[in-house]
Amino acid sequence: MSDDEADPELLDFLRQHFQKTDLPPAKPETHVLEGAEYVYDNATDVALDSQSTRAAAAMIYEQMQKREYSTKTWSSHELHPKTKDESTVAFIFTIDLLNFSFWSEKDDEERFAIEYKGKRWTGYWSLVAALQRALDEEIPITSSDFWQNEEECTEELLKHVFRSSTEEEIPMFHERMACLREAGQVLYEKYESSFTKCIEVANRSAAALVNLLAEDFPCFNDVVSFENRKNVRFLKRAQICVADLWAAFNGEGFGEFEDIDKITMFADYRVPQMLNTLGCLWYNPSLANAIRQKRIIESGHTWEIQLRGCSIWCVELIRREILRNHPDAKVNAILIDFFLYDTMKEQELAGQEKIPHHRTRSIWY
Ligand SMILES: Nc1nc2c(c(CN[C@H]3C=C[C@H](O)[C@@H]3O)cn2[C@@H]2O[C@H](COP(=O)(O)O)[C@@H](O)[C@H]2O)c(=O)[nH]1
Repeated sequence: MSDDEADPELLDFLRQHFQKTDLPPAKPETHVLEGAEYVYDNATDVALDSQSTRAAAAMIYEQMQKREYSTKTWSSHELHPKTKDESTVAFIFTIDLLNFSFWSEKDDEERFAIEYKGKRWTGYWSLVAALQRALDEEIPITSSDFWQNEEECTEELLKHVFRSSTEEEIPMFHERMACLREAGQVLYEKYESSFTKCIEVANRSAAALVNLLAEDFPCFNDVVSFENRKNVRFLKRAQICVADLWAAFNGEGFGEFEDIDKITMFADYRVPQMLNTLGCLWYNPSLANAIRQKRIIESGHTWEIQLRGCSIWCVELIRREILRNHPDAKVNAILIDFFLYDTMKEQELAGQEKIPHHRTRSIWY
């Protein structure tokens, strides 16, 4: 039996108990999925409905087949970069440094919005539009050297980059500026001022790149305490950063990862909303009321952690159900997640949101 076929748990046991040096190096793991399963096993306010989850798996598979959903879908979005080069790597890193908390308490007319290419963009797309607009205006917004240069990259210039077409400014502006400064510093000190160096160091392992981001960049270290576990890792922006690279480069070049299927669903506020709308996620009445009434749920609150952990686990069950029925399906948690996010956004655009998403203000998602 080759080392690759050997039982990973047996290998771990041998490593721990016999310190044998000739064992193959341990493969990197993010431990996100086991944390999500722990939250699911101990959740008291959020539950999964197995019948709806099975039905969702069938619908998702059928729709993904019909729409030919693949990594190529990522670049097909109007605002996403199309070139397969370092500028796209830098663009993706910048997006996923800032990819959090776009929701507003104002109505659709008054909420933060970016005008770009004759359209009005909100939510995640407002961030992408703001970055594209800045690059069109010759502002090097995706350069880590620029983020570090406090003479050039002033608060005033960043306010200009994220200027809104309404009275409301981008949520958490100062937290976003701090993320850029911090990331610029870490890249300068440890990675030759380039995210492509991080990708090189991860040596084609998605899990290693996720762990590198969580360990070296504090603003990516999305970890919570729940019940008896101190270190439940959700790592949403670290994981979606790797997933965006993989999708943008169609699994080649800077997007080539031999363990990409270790990436889980990204615990944000849209996909849980979609899973709840599909009947897969069930909330206890007080939590369901809080969400319907759009009440703020504090970051780190047990409801929020249960929502996020159970969503990750639910998408894992959907993935397993699809592969059980279609063993050759080219489906992983990333593509299922992207599909659910895009579907939720289509419903929002069509004014068909049945149940609101939860409201937590945080830099983690
Ligand atoms: N789980 C998950 N969360 C995602 C995305 C995306 C966008 N990904 C693009 C890339 C490929 C896909 O096809 C999408 O086109 C943003 N978000 C998160 O949602 C929230 C923004 O929501 P709203 O304010 O309504 O736009 C915020 O937490 C943001 O971090 C995703 O894909 N999955």
